[in-house]
Amino acid sequence: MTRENITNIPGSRILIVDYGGQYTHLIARRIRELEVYSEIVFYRDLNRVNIEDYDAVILSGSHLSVKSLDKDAVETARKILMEGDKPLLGICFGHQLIGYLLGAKLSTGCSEYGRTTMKILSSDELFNGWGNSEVVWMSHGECIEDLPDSITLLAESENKVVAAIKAVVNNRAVYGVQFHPEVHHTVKGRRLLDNFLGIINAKKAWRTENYYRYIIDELGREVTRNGVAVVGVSGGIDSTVTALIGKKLFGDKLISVFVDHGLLREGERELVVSSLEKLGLNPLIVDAGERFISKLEGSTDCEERRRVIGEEFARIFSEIIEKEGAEYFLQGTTYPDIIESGGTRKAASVIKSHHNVGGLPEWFRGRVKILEPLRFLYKDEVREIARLLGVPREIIERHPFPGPGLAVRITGIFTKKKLDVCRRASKIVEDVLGEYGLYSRVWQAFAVVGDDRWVGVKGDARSHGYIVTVRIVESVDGMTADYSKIPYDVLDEISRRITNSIQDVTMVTYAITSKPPSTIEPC
Ligand SMILES: Nc1ncnc2c1ncn2[C@@H]1O[C@H](COP(=O)(O)OP(=O)(O)OP(=O)(O)O)[C@@H](O)[C@H]1O
Ligand SMILES: O=c1[nH]c(=O)c2[nH+]cn([C@@H]3O[C@H](COP(=O)(O)O)[C@@H](O)[C@H]3O)c2[nH]1
Ligand SMILES: NC(=O)CC[C@H](N)C(=O)O
Ligand SMILES: [Mg+2]
Repeated sequence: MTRENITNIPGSRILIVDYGGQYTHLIARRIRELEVYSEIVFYRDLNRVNIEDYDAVILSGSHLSVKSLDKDAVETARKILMEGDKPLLGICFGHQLIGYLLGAKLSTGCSEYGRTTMKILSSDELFNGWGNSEVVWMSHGECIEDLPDSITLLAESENKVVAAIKAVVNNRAVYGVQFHPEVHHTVKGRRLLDNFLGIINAKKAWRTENYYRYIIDELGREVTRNGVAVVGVSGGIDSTVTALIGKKLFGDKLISVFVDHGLLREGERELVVSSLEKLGLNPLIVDAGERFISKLEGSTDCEERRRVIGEEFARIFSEIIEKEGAEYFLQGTTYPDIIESGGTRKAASVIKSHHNVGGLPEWFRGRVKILEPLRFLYKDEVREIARLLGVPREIIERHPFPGPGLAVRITGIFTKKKLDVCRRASKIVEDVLGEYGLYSRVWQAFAVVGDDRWVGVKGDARSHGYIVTVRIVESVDGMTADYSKIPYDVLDEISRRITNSIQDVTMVTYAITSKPPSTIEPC
């Protein structure tokens, strides 16, 4: 999987120009869901592709401001817009860029984050199936205003920000939307992208199973058949599917390794091992709790903890690789891991270094060939492949759990005491949701422990305990999320159970911020 793109596929092709936005691959993924193949090119590499090979171009979002975009890039975009003839859709930054190039004014101080209501002012095919007013998801600090006559204003947000525009340039349609149609939380976003495909008369011929077959073919050509391979399995969906792909490629020569780093949830080790055994992936178990915890105690920075954990994982894996003479190392890296680490592109802003990407030290990369078969996929696509491969529901439906485990659910200083509180409180959150039949309806549900204290009164005596924050979110791919509107009686049950059974907790709070502007894990 060293190649960046696929050739010889039937149907239409869409080119997505990546300016480093957090959701660029989500655009590609939505388009593929709509059965049209899409490819991403980093904006500085545009000279490497031939725009004639595509049926339309989408300009992505960005952490950059249009004003800070380098001159060459502005000139390239201007050529595509003013001299080219491919239909165009700009999203967020892309929309601002199109507006700016057509003569609109760029403004700052018009931030909108998360859920926003938008009103359609002028009907257009792009909004077929949309009501006059719809919920969209925003994530921007800038916007365009003072539109020239060549631009039609299609929609504006409740804050009177220009939300959608259209222009006809060189006899073809050019659209811009300030919101993100690609994120799940924009209610009719998928419909908008489908409308765009309709407007350009796209031929739909792309299917997900094809992508799985593509992975197998591509890797099958790349690897040596009799080579030994090692895969780290966490019991999560990504590494399970990766291990099954590994088994298909390497057979008995695949060694699955489960590391107990002491940061697991209660009962997790037993559960993971038994589910993996059922799939024929009998894992080698590495007992490394002490090794990890002793290095984490006293640390205050989560990014530092991720680095320490990444380093320790790498040491353990390289010991096994050396001992077994392995040639390959498979990782369940998915696209969010890569994108949120700023991994593939020099442009993306680093939000968190998820340990398997950001934390993997250079020395490890030099020792073994790393295979990441799922690196272009999102969790729900991985789930689709898992179903295709007959992975049991209990694994498919399990909540995602970060590789660094409970270490990223402890804010402030890391102590064994807080780890214990976090583990016990998380178990209560999961148990109560399970009892009320809500566990599988939410994306993730857990407890977070920080350093702040709250004075309590327990048994008529003053106590000074921890604050536990409960985070329960709904999401489809982890890229955007909203807090779950859990009934009060369920929250009440969670709170009472936590304060009653964990002596050192005097307050339970519920986290009610969406992603963005927040993230799912606290650090
Ligand atoms: N306890 C563990 N033992 C062995 N390997 C692990 C462990 N935890 C994580 N890994 C490896 O690191 C990869 C990334 O882990 P992480 O949990 O951050 O991602 P994920 O998207 O949740 O993946 P998964 O769904 O496989 O858990 C996993 O896919 C797996 O290969
Ligand atoms: O902070 C993290 N470090 C990791 O190593 C990691 N691995 C997976 N996840 C899962 O990825 C999704 C997005 O998480 P965030 O909104 O917190 O970035 C959420 O579902 C996270 O649980 C991780 N999160
Ligand atoms: N998400 C985006 O594309 C944001 C664009 C630009 N950086 C802004 O803040 O407005
Ligand atoms: Mg995991």
